[in-house]
Formats: sequence, structure tokens, C-alpha cells
Amino acid sequence: MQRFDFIPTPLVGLMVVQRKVIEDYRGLLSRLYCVEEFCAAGINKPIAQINHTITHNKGAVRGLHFQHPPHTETKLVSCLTGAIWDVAVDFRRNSPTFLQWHGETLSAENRKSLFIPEGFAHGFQTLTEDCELIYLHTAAYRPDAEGALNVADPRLNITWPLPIDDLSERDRNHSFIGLDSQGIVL
Ligand SMILES: Cc1cn([C@H]2C[C@H](O)[C@@H](COP(=O)(O)OP(=O)(O)O[C@H]3O[C@@H](C)C(=O)[C@@H](O)[C@H]3O)O2)c(=O)[nH]c1=O
Repeated sequence: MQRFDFIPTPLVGLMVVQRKVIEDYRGLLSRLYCVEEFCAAGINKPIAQINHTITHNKGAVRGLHFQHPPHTETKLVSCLTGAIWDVAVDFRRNSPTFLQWHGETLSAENRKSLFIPEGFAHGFQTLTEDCELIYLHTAAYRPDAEGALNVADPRLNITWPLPIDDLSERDRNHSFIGLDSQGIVL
């Protein structure tokens, strides 16, 4: 029996992963990841790091983060407590959807994860208090390779569902996207 549905989004390669649960009188069991099923869906890079975060405040935003080559990575983001609005921005220069974004609600209740391919920036806003997330990364964390877009960048025009009431100083200070005289992203 399949434990996941892989649902495409308008941004090629970005996928919602619906986790199917098995319930009995004790509670439930669900897989967060399965190498066999993910490989069959074309997601085949080995996992290098698993991160866990808790965000206390509702309305808090983290992001929009990525790692520069050669440390690009895919992320599988799951929300195990509470609910978030998860956003991925297509930052692949050759993509027809370059600079477009897609948002999905991920929650403990809906058991959706978001698979984010290489070349995307990622961020989220908490829709409840005390949100707990698990990230599966295909590259180790490299602070020297960190890149970021600003969550309030007008060129992205992300419509965050709640007023942003908490954003780290670092995330507040990421630059806006610049364009040269020919409209090329700098
Ligand atoms: C991501 C990361 C951070 N750190 C450290 C750096 C810092 O001292 C502290 C908190 O890091 P940050 O402020 O970057 O945490 P945060 O803003 O939660 O960063 C995360 O944001 C979301 C949107 C993502 O997509 C993740 O990949 C990650 O970038 O933890 C590690 O040691 N290892 C890691 O893998």
C-alpha cells in the first residue's frame, strides 16, 4: 500500500506530499519519508541532515532561505504540531516560473509536507502558536553558503495570511531583489 501521494504544484518540481496514516485504537502511524516511494516519485537524493524547529508566536515568519551552489539542497518540510503557511519561491534563473511563489498550508491535522527542489527559496508563517517542524535536507548546513530573499520584497509580492508580528533581525535585513538596466535579476 502507498503511504504517500505526490501532488504537483504550478511550479515544476515543487510537490505537496500527502502522508496517509494508519490508525488503530492506540493512535496512528505515518511515515515522514520512505526511500522506496520517494525514489519512485523521482526524489532520489540521500538525506544529509534532519532539523527540528519550534516557533512560539502565531504570525511569526522565518525565511526566505536557500543555499548557494555547490551546497544547494532539497528540503522536505513537515509540520507536526500546529499549522503553518509554507512558501517556496522559484529562484531557478532558467525556469519559466522564475520568481513565482507557491504557498500551502501544512498542519498536524492535514498531514501534508512540501517537497522543495534545489533552486527554490523557502519560508513560512505560523498560523497557530507553538508550531513544530521537521526538515529533511539533502545538504549539510553551510552558513557561508546561505542566501536569502526578503519576505517583504515587492517583486515577489507574497501575500502572507497574517500580519507579520515576529521576524528575526537577520531576516528583516535581507536585501530586496535588484534589477539591472535590462531587467535582469542581480
Ligand atoms: C538551519 C541551521 C541553523 N543553525 C543555527 C544558526 C543559528 O545560530 C540558529 C538559528 O538559525 P536560523 O536563524 O537560520 O534558523 P531559521 O530561520 O529557522 O532557518 C531555517 O529557516 C527556514 C525557513 C528554512 O528553510 C530552513 O532551511 C532554515 O534556513 O541555528 C545550525 O546550527 N544548523 C542549521 O542547520
